[in-house]
Amino acid sequence: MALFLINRYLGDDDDNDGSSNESRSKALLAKLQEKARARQQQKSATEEESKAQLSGEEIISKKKRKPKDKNALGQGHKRRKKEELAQGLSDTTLQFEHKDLSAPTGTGKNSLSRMKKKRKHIKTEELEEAESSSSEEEVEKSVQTEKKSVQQRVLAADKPEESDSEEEEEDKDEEEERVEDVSPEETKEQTDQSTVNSEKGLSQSGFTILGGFEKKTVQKVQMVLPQWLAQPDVVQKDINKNLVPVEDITGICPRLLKKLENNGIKHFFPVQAEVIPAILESVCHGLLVGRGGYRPRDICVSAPTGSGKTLAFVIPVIQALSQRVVRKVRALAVLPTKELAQQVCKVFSSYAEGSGLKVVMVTGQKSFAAEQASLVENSGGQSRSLADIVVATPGRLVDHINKTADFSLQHLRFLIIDEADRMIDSMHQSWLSQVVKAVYKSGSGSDASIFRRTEPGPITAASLSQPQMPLQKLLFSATLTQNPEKLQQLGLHQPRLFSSVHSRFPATDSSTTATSQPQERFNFPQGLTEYYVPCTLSKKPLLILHFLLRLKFSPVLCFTNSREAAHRLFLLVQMFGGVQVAEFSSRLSPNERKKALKGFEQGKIQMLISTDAAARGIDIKGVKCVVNYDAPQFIRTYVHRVGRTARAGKAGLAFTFLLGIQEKNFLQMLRDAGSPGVQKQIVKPESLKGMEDHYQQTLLELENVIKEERAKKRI
Ligand SMILES: Nc1ncnc2c1ncn2[C@@H]1O[C@H](COP(=O)(O)OP(=O)(O)OP(=O)(O)O)[C@@H](O)[C@H]1O
Repeated sequence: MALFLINRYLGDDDDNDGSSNESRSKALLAKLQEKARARQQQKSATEEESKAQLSGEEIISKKKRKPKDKNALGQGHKRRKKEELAQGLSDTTLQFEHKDLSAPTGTGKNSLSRMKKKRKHIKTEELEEAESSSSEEEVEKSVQTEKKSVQQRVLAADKPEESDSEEEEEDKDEEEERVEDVSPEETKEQTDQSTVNSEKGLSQSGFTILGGFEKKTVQKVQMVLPQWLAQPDVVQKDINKNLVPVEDITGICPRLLKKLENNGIKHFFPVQAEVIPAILESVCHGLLVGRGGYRPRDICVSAPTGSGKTLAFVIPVIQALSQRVVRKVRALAVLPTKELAQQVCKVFSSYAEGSGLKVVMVTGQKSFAAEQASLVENSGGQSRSLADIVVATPGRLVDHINKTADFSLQHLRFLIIDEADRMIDSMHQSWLSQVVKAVYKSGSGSDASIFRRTEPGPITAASLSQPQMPLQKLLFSATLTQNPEKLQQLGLHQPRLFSSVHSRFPATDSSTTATSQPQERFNFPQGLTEYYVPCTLSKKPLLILHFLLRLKFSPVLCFTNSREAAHRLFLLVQMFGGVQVAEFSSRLSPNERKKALKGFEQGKIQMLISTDAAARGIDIKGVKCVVNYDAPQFIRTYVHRVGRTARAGKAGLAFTFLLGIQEKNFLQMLRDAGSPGVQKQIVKPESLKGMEDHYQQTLLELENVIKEERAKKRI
């Protein structure tokens, strides 16, 4: 095509004038050369202009190429022209290709072929120019070279992957060269710009780059505690150093003060000094509204075992209810076991004495009918409550809610959940939802309109128009969970936490991952000293006998992991002789258990062997030593078991018998939970030697007794 054009041009001239073809062609060539020079100048002027608009990369790219042009200037005129032309071509081609490369990867086949066509068109035009500005031969050579190069480039454009890598290589080389040319400030500017672009997902050509997600660093989600859990009201751990004189706490009536004095209480323990005023404050304007006229906040208390949590709710609840006129159930304490309910009921009854308030216990210790009779009275078709305060276990409570006619919780003001973490675990029984349902049940008769209670929702003018009795929840435990997800099940209202420990969340603990549960830490009584005793399975019974008979530890509360193990150990110690021993587990009837506890408390029994039935809350005065004959599996169990000693600011010892296989994990569990430190106590084998023969003899007898017991059971 190019050759044809030149021939045609020359042919035209042939027709016009045949005299001097050579001179004419020379003239024409000169003319063309002139034209080409003019175009070249025009081109460089345009380049200068476009330089200012081009991106930094393109400017530098051109800068790099300039020295090549300068070198070329030293050579012959025709050659220079060819190179200039070739340079012009290659510049255009490079620019074009650069644009192509920065195009989105997903442009598709159509756009690619369109690009190819366009590129061919541009190249052909430029080739025509080049051909017309040179002698036939030279032009032909140059044209062939350029055609080849154009073909190569067009082919390269057809193979995107290959071209990518080649271009990348080229770009890399160019990049390296460019860096030398560019000042540090420019480099920084370019880097910053490209960083910003890449962050925005933009290429330098302004296209959005899709994909590349794998390069993005995934941000770890840090667990954050709600403020009320993260910043609790601090309860001092050391009881003896933080006693508060009873008279320093205002709002307690003289009758209660007298009662406290009679019970030998002159000072409040730290938890009592914090929590009693907080509950009293919520009733300072009467039972209907809290401070400032708002619904009172729920209260959560996490304080060590034996720190006096029971009085922390008994005193303010009795104080708050002592002004009531009509007897209705206004306080309900829910506890996980009969023994605990009995213990709390005893404290309530003691401080309610002389106040006119009636405390009723429903735990299943009495018959259902007897409990019904103690809760409500029905005379002349009118029913009336016989209880102001009800102390209950969850199962029996739900039975009364469902089966005892006229047992009403519609006036309930305080819901006390003791051993709250354990009670949350028993939520599958849905006792709480049943209580809440009973509280907001619409009443009948005159009560219905005056004391109508609706479940709290958003505050509106209508909801504020009729004051209604608020329900305030009071939660207590030595191992209260600070896991918001668990606490959420209790539906707490703007809760306030009193605690002496904080949960560690994984964000601050390198040993755990962000997805794991928070590492909970617990309170240990100040006066407690913890030991572990390495032992073997066969030597365990001898060890406990050594503690009782040789070391003279007494009274000892000994824990096993099952009622069978408790019974077997009880039989063994009893048969070995030398100490008074009793067992405490669900094997026994409530009365038998009561008798065992009483005997232990009175000092008639030196060792009480128990399952975890006596691990929580039981307050037995004078327990000097707790022995974990079987190591507990869970840290909460350990905290409650060892908490049966070192109560009320007194000193106490806790020993845990550990098999070799248990040592590592157990000690780690204690460290994680914030135990102040557990010491190793080694009992030398020779210390046990003197008891071994008698022990072997007792073992044989024991097997016979157990066989007999099994036979009796079968009968
Ligand atoms: N202010 C006080 N002064 C003297 N003794 C007190 C005082 N308050 C409580 N006590 C006694 O401290 C002992 C432990 O109290 P309490 O049973 O209430 O502890 P707790 O914190 O509920 O323990 P746990 O978590 O094991 O249930 C009880 O014997 C109680 O009589």
